[in-house]
Amino acid sequence: MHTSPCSSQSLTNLRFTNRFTTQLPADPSSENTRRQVYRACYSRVMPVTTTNPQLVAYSREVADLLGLDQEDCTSELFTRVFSGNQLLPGMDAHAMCYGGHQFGNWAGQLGDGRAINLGEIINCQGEHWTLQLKGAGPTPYSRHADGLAVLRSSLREFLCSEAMFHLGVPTTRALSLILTGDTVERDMFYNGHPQEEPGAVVCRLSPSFIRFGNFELFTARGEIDLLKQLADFTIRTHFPHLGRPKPAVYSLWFDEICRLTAELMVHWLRVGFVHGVMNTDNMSILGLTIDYGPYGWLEDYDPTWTPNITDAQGRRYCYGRQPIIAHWNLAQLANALYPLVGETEPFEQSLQKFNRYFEQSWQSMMAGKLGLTVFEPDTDRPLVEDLLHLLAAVETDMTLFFRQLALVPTAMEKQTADRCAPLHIALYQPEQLDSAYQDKLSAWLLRYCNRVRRDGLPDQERQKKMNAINPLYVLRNYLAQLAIEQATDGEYTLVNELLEVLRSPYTEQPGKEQFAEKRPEWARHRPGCSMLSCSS
Ligand SMILES: Nc1ncnc2c1ncn2[C@@H]1O[C@H](COP(=O)(O)OP(=O)(O)OP(=O)(O)O)[C@@H](O)[C@H]1O
Repeated sequence: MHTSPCSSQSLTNLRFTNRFTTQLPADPSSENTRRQVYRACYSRVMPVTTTNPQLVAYSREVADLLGLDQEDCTSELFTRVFSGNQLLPGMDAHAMCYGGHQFGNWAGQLGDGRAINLGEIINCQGEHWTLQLKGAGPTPYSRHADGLAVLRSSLREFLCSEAMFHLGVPTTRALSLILTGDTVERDMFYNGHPQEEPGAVVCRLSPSFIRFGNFELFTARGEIDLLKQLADFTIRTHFPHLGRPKPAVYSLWFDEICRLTAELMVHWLRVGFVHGVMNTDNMSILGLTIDYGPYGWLEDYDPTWTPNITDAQGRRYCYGRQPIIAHWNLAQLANALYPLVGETEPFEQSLQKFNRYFEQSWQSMMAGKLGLTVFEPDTDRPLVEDLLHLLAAVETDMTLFFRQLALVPTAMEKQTADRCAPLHIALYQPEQLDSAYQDKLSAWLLRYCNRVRRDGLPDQERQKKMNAINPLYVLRNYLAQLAIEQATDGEYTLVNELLEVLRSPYTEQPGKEQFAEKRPEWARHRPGCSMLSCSS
């Protein structure tokens, strides 16, 4: 039975503060027609009514943030509210106005085309959380699309947000996954015909859903007064430690966004996450992972891999380029914030510092992954670079490799075979290894063991340290796909089992070994975001 730490709360007692809608300019029109909205940060909208909403799953940790217990979360009211069928007193439903650069090009006004913020609450710990429905119907920003979402993309978003949270990666959260009872038409490109699919809504939570694109749109339109209002609001509300907004503070703020974004990139590299669509409208101003669309997880280590099949040629958004793209996106944000500061130098400095923030954070992450107490750039940078070449040279499961590396005995008297043995399980085709590769791996392991001994951590302690940073369970692409296939048949066991396993991604869970296994052969040629799960 799941009880909540905020025992006095319940669904009807949620306290709404709604700072975004009470402090920023609204679109004066309440008409829900699709259009360009000028001189406003948001438009008030109503979610659509759905035929037969049914709860598929909810996250108890996110429910805790709201002070909701199991009884609340399994009530009819919960399902009605978080499918968009009923607003609670105090809610102020609205869609935010933002634009963005998509695949390197300015795309103009984009959203929120299918996200509706229900309102902002304050919980019993004094934390503010904005509640947002994704897929609850059209808004003025929906352009040509329907404002809806289907079960497969919603399930992927729900599971992955929570998996990322438990991995320690900054992220928006997901409270619930609810089937609407309606079908949604989607063009499935594998047979060229529109398909009817089950519709679903995810309720997401974040301290803020403001994106780089919110600022970009106002600057692009010359709405500098709005830009200033939104920037001042963001600093006052989410970066109060920086002080009262003024030019020097805007620069400090940008610098902090650079740092938060650099840290986020390091987390993604650490766990093998590939976002897949790092457009500036998908960059959170708080440095959170946002928009779990065509994301994927590295299976065999390949820095050029992208789960986004529309990007497969250019690989703009592949695993290894994520920090470069983040930097490019930050440069677009700098352009957008420039009118507030009036000089380019502070932005240029922060963009340069991004590289330093990234490098420092990457070094300490890599030291952690290897079980070293300090990163010594002169020796450890080549050590890591050589390792990454080795991992890419033959199909090697990144997640399993680092878990298994923790088991490598480092004592001097150990034989090469003893050192290599734990790693075989991480290789996709161990029988195809040639002797040149084996020699390189043995030589690398020897260097690694020497380095570990010099570092001084005994093997047991090193293993503990490594297992706290190298996950055992991640939402492997094929596992998400299996959960989708099951859920499409009305069976939710796997969704809930994955949710449970991914709560403790660093801890071995007896009986759950199958979730830690490398991708099975049948799933080899499926992209991370398979044809079934990609279009949303
Ligand atoms: N089915 C849809 N109906 C209306 N608008 C949509 C739809 N799908 C995407 N959009 C809008 O197009 C823009 C870009 O889409 P993208 O796929 O990056 O976002 P998303 O997954 O819908 O949303 P988010 O970024 O909020 O997670 C977003 O502003 C989004 O709201």
